[in-house]
Amino acid sequence: MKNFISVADVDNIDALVAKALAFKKEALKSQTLGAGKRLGLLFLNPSMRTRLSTQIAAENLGMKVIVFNVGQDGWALEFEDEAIMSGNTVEHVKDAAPILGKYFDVLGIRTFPSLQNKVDDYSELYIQQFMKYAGIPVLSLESATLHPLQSLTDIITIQETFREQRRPRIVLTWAPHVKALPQCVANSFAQWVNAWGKADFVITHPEDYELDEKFTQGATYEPNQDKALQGADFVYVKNWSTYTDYGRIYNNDPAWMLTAKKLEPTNNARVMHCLPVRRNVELSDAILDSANSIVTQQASNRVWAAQAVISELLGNK
Ligand SMILES: NCCC[C@H](NC(=O)CCC(=O)O)C(=O)O
Ligand SMILES: NC(=O)OP(=O)(O)O
Repeated sequence: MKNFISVADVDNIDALVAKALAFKKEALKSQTLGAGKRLGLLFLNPSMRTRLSTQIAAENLGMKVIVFNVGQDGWALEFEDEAIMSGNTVEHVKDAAPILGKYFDVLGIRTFPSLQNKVDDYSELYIQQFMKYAGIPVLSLESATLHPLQSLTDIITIQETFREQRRPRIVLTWAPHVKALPQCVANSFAQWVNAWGKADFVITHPEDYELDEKFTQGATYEPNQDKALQGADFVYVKNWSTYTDYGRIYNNDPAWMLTAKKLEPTNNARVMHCLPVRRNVELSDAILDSANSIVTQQASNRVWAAQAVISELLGNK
């Protein structure tokens, strides 16, 4: 694996899931693989799970890790080619990335979308520029449109939880929120579930919240949330802002919040969320505090997902 920025970087999802589950059984089984190697983790945006789980994963492989909150502590970076840098940006990624490429063996980057300009966000300019200029493997820690470490974790969690000899019904449901949020977790989940191909996959959201078809193709759209939830084995709850009329909040109907009542017609569904979650806005306390919620298991699997991916990146430098 050269870089890890989307499911397209993965040859075999099942093999990567198996690798992660093997690390879950024996965390230190490849503890010398990364000896003498350094991972740089660059954060342009906040994080708890991604930062800590990726750091733990790299340490389990014997790597040294430096976390750099570039959005907070670093010089303001410019990403546009041929920019006349007379404004607020201090250093071009063209100058910064090659230096990082000398300091590190693998470079992780977290960046969120602006939600102002769809073309710019969906071009993944930031992560693409790092890939172009760093000269070392780049690991997405969540980008403008995708969150592949999260999605790999989600598939791992579904696979280890579902023990029946049939295809699970997985429902991705939009939920209300107080802010306009990126589409990346939803895009990425859809992209991975479709590529995995082992589930009946349904997406439900209010009118105007259609996601980019590039990621959802293969899923069934059901506009009625109650109908979508019928017989669900897994319910993935996520808010996102509008994609078509980009980055807006239209309908924010609290009736879309997932409650215990809404779970009744499901197949005792396990409930998933990438976290952080706004309690009693996206999901009720009653669900999050019940046995149906697997959000902690999901977040804890972030370590094994990251460890499987970093081990692949180390193997193919
Ligand atoms: N890293 C995972 C989720 C990141 C982001 N959530 C947020 O920004 C939450 C912000 C808040 O709740 O104020 C999202 O949903 O795409
Ligand atoms: N789910 C997730 O990526 O969490 P953080 O934003 O805390 O990293």
